[in-house]
Amino acid sequence: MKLETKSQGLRGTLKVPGDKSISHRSIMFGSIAHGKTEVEGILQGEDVISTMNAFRAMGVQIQEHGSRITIEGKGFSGLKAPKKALDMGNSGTSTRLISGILAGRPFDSELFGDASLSKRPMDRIAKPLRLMGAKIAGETDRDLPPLKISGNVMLHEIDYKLPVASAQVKSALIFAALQTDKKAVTRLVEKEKTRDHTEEMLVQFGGQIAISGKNILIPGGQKLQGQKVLIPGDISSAAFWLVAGLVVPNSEIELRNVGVNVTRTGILDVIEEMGGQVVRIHEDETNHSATLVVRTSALVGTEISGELIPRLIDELPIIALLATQAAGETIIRDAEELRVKETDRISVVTHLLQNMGAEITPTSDGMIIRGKTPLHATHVDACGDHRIGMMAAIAALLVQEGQMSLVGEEAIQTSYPSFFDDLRLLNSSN
Ligand SMILES: O=C(O)C1=C[C@@H](OP(=O)(O)O)[C@@H](O)[C@H](O)C1
Ligand SMILES: C=C(OP(=O)(O)O)C(=O)O
Repeated sequence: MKLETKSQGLRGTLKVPGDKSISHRSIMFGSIAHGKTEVEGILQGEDVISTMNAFRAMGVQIQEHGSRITIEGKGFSGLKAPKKALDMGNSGTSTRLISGILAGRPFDSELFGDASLSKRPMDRIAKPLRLMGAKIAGETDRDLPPLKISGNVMLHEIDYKLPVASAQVKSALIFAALQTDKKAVTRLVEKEKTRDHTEEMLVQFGGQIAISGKNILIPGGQKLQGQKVLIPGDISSAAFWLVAGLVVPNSEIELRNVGVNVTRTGILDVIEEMGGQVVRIHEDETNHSATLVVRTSALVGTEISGELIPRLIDELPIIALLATQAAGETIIRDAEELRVKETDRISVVTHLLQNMGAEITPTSDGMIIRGKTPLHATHVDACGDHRIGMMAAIAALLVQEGQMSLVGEEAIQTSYPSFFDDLRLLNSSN
């Protein structure tokens, strides 16, 4: 497809789609709890549909009315053996979290996905789940999908220090821990604090969990109760408009109902550090959401590393673009996890931006970006990665000459199906 270039400014108000991480978890908790769960604001993207279809295949009744869904949960024991292998599409989150649920069920199951998912390492969940007694087999020593999970095991507690900072691994182990014996207590220690939506939702569904810094204790044998869940907009989707609003001249964008859970707001800290203007208004403390207003700003480079990384991990491709427009150098470190996302995002982001004329160098665990570079038109392949496709479309807005084009834009359906409609809306109001 042809991408819009030479933007004269992005202006207007948007509500980005529901948070992907919270959407997955609302279906999972709704399915393993007892009674009805009503979810409002769910993301209608392909990744979430993969999760929904998996639970339907296990006999859970899920009714959809647009962005509202209802789930009839019958507890862990209400899940039935799926008749065929479960298709997880492109979704790492679905695969890893559902594995934690399936590991403790009495039936056999199999999970598979697309070409990108088939390269994502599952040993990070398979190893600790095996320590809990689970029987899981993947391909090669990295346990790549398809994953075969055998039923009829009794899971037991572990005391486990996570070797990677990963909310997906933590969440898979929490779901497994819930299925251990009543007297068992699983202890997890995070490498860095990661998004805490699973912990928050467990408490919302009447479960027990004790959290102290990076230490988490989960008692076994828990029974959860269905709830009403209100999902805020996804800050990882809002990130594309935050960056576009900062770097496209003459822009002012209002983003309503964006989730601002502190484990997810690393991008706001980085923008502030770089001198960008983003104002939070109408903060709703109970729902962890706010309206964000962004305006075109003069930016300076910064360093992004350490505990900040898990708080903005999915935003790094679009932050790399932001850095190309800032004065001075931006250094991203400790982000080696980017290499095992939908693509190797260090390699794909640096190639894409280098092809557009940016001064960006990959490192083993990040990127070094020298800013204030004009960007040229090029032909881009999203390589099956939604965040790469969306970053390319925002980069195109800065191109002043020539035609920018994108193939593989269908990947964007995984997290933001209305992305190009929203882009047209903001870009046409000048
Ligand atoms: O738990 C989640 O919902 C997610 C956790 C992160 O992955 P990791 O846990 O692998 O870092 C993130 O990249 C992914 O998009 C969603
Ligand atoms: C990494 C991502 O998702 P997942 O791991 O669920 O495929 C993402 O959405 O950027």
